[in-house]
Amino acid sequence: MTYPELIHSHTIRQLEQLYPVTRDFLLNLNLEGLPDHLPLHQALEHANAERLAEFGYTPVEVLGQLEEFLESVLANPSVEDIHTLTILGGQDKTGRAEDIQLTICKGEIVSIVGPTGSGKSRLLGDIECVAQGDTPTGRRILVNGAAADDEFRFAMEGRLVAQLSQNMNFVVDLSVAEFLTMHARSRLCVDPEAVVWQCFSCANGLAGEKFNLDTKVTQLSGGQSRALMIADTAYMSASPIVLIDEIENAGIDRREAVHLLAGQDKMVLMSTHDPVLALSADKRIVIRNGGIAAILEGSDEERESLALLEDLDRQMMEVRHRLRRGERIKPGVWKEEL
Ligand SMILES: Nc1ncnc2c1ncn2[C@@H]1O[C@H](COP(=O)(O)OP(=O)(O)OP(=O)(O)O)[C@@H](O)[C@H]1O
Repeated sequence: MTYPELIHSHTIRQLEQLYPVTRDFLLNLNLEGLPDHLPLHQALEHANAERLAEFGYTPVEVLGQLEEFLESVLANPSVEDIHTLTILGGQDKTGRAEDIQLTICKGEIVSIVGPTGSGKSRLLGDIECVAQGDTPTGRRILVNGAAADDEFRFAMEGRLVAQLSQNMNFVVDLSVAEFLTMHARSRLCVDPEAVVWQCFSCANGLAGEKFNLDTKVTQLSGGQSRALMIADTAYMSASPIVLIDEIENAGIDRREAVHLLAGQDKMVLMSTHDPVLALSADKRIVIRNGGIAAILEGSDEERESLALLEDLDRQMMEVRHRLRRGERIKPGVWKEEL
């Protein structure tokens, strides 16, 4: 579909969802508040002619300007300009077509569930490489609503996506402070000292056992390493997309970790077997036999179940802490004290 066709066939609301920069464009022309359930050409009939005249444009010229604007912005997006990710269906392992289109916006959390070997990691892999029908699933990933050509994929390499996985080991022999400072400097943070402290405190809040700024990163436990990388990704990485492959056994407060990332305006996609994580997402992708079988939105009923499961989860955590401290467990006692 060309840009003129797209602008003609979508309402302003749909366009703003696909390309949030549309809103900036309309604001710049003093055209906020147009009826957004209409396509722009119809909405412009309701626009105040004086407002349009202020900029010396006719409605036809406004449409032309928007076409040019979208074309130029979408041709050269920097990571800061990336607002949406769209998954276009391919096929499952038997070749059956996936009839889906899912757009994910900044700040959204999407969980990916399905049996072992069903294709959850494959979907994360498709997003990581911005698949264009060239992976076993045949899926296509759009960035800001547009297909990514090789030039874009090359330009974005290593910047579009931050990956967090179960096995993260450090190989450099630096202290936590040195490691974070190096990252803060290389990412040109305005106040490196403050960001280092923010990451360090946040990571310590997420990890069970505390560590110090002068602890060597190679001495951190698996859970502490993941906590440090989650804080680092949240506060220092410019990547708008975070892909998480199963952090359930990470020994960290995983729900808080995921919400921390989404709160920093990231799009978070996580493959998980953990019911609490799966249910706490805004949307849930169900994978079966290599294909996306359903996309579910959270409901009030599910949120009620989530509250119960979180309560059970807290009880499990409390028992875990007590076992780690070498205590004996008596029936029900931990529950009352929570
Ligand atoms: N649509 C597809 N077409 C062809 N192969 C696929 C498709 N989806 C997944 N696969 C392949 O199936 C295998 C298992 O997929 P994957 O590792 O993603 O499963 P998973 O759900 O992450 O499993 P686990 O829960 O055990 O981590 C991989 O080799 C993957 O490339």
